[in-house]
Amino acid sequence: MAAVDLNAESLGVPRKQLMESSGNAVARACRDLADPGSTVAIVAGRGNNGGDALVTARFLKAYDVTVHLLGRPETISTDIARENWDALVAAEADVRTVTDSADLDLGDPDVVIDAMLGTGVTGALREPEATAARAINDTDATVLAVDVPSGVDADTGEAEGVSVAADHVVTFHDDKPGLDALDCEVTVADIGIPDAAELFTGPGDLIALGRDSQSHKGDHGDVLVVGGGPYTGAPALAAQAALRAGADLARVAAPEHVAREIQGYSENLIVSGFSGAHLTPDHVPDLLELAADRDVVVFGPGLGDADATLDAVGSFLADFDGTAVVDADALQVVPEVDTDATLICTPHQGELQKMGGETANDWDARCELVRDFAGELGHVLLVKGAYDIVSDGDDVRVNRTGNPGMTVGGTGDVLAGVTGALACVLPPLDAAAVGAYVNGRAGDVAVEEFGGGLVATDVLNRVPAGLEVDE
Ligand SMILES: NC(=O)C1=CN([C@@H]2O[C@H](COP(=O)(O)OP(=O)(O)OC[C@H]3O[C@@H](n4cnc5c(N)ncnc54)[C@H](O)[C@@H]3O)[C@@H](O)[C@H]2O)[C@@H](O)CC1
Ligand SMILES: [K+]
Repeated sequence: MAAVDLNAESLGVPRKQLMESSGNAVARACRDLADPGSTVAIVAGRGNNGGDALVTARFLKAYDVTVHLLGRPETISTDIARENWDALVAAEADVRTVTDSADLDLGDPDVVIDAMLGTGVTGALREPEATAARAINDTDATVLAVDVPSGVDADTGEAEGVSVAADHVVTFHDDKPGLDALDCEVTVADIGIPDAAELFTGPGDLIALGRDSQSHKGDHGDVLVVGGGPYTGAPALAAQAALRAGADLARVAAPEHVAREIQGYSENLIVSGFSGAHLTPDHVPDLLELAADRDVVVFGPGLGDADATLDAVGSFLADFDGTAVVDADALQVVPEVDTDATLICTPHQGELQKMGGETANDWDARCELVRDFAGELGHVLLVKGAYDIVSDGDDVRVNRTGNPGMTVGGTGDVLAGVTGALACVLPPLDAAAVGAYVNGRAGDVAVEEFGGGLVATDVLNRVPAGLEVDE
C-alpha cells in the first residue's frame, strides 16, 4: 500500500487527498447508519487512521460529533493527520484529548467511529488504545471501524490482544483479506487512487529495496553472468550493471578469450574462462556447479546463436533449478525447455516473436498477449519496448521510464544485469518491473546529462541514480 501511495503521489494524487476521500467515505457510511442529529463519538489514534476520521468529523455537520484524540496533539505522527487536527481546533469543533485512558468518557453515543489504528498496527494494543477498545466494545453504540477494526491484523483477521468489535468497516481502495474472517459488514471505498498507480512502475516500487542497516556482505546477492563468445562487451556490461544495482558479487563465466578481455575492463569482476570460442554442451556440468552457489544467473548476453551454444543453453536450463534472467539468443531456447528453474525472460519485440510470442498494435491487447504467453511459458516475461510490459501470467506491470536514446547497443545487457541483481532480493515479477524502471530512469538521467548520443556505459554508470528514492 505504501508503494501504491507513493506511485499515486507521483501521478499527482497526494496522500492528503486520499485521506480526504477516506474521511468522506466514512462519513457517508455513518449517514447510512444513523439519522441526522444522532450523537457520534470519534475515537482517533495518532496515525493516518486517526487522520481519516478527523476528516470525517468535518463531513458530519448534521450530527452531534465529539472527537476523542488518544494522546497529545504534538505526538500525532504524520503531518497530514496533524493538519486535519489543527483544522478541527481552528474551527472550534468539539475535540478532546485523552492522555490517560481512565479519562476516556464516550457518553452514550448512537455511533462510535473507531479510528485508533489501521494497517499500521504492530502487536497487541497498548495503552490507552487497549482500554479505549474495551470502552468502545462496552457501549450500546453501532461501531463503525475505519479501514480495519483497531487491533486486528488486516492480513490475517487476528488480534494479539483485545480488539474493537465492529459492526461495520469501511476499508479503503481494496478488500483486506483479514476482514473476511470477521463478523461484520465490510464496505470497500474507492478513494480515488488511479489504476495507473498499480499498473505503472513508479518511485513507490523502490520502497521494497530499502536496505537493513545491519546487512552483511552477501545479503544483496551473488550474481553469475554466463555470456560472451561472438560478443565480448555484453557479459561485462551485464555483470557491472549487477554490481551497480547493488549485488555484492558479480562473476562472469565466458570463453577464455572473452574472459581475458573482461578482466582487462574491470577489476570489480570475478571472471572464469572456459575452453573454446563459444559455449558448448561440454561446459554445462562445470557451469551448473558454478551456478549452484549463486543467487541468480544471468544467461545469454553475447553468447551468440551457434547450434552447440543453443544446445548448451537447453541442457543447462533443463538441469538448473535456481533463478535465472534469460536474455538475447538464449531466449529462443526457453519455450522448448522443461525446467524447474524460475526464469525472467527479457525479450524485445523481435526476440519475443522468435520465442513464439505474439504482439498487437492495440495496447490492451498487447498486455494481454504478454500475460497469456508468460502464463503459457510458466515464467516471468519482461518485454522491452517504449513501454516495457512485465507479467508472470497473472499480474501485469508496465514501465514508462526510458527514452529513444536507449535503443543503442548494450542497454539490454545493462537491463539484464540490473534485473539479475534485483532478483537476488525481490520476487521475480517485482525484480523485472523494478529492473525496467531503474534501467529506464538511469537512461533518463544520462540523456539529461548528455542530451543524446548515449552509449551503454553511460546508462550503466547511472544505475545508482536510477535507484535513488526522491525525497
Ligand atoms: N493509501 C493508504 O495507505 C491510505 C491509508 N489511509 C489510512 O492510513 C492508515 C494507516 O496509517 P498509518 O500507517 O499512519 O498507521 P495507523 O494509523 O494504523 O497506526 C500508526 C500509529 O499507531 C501506533 N501503533 C502501532 N501499533 C500499536 C499498538 N499495538 N498499540 C498502540 N499503538 C500502536 C504507531 O506508533 C503510530 O502512531 C490506514 O489504515 C488508513 O486508515 C488513508 O488515509 C488513505 C490512504
Ligand atoms: K480502525
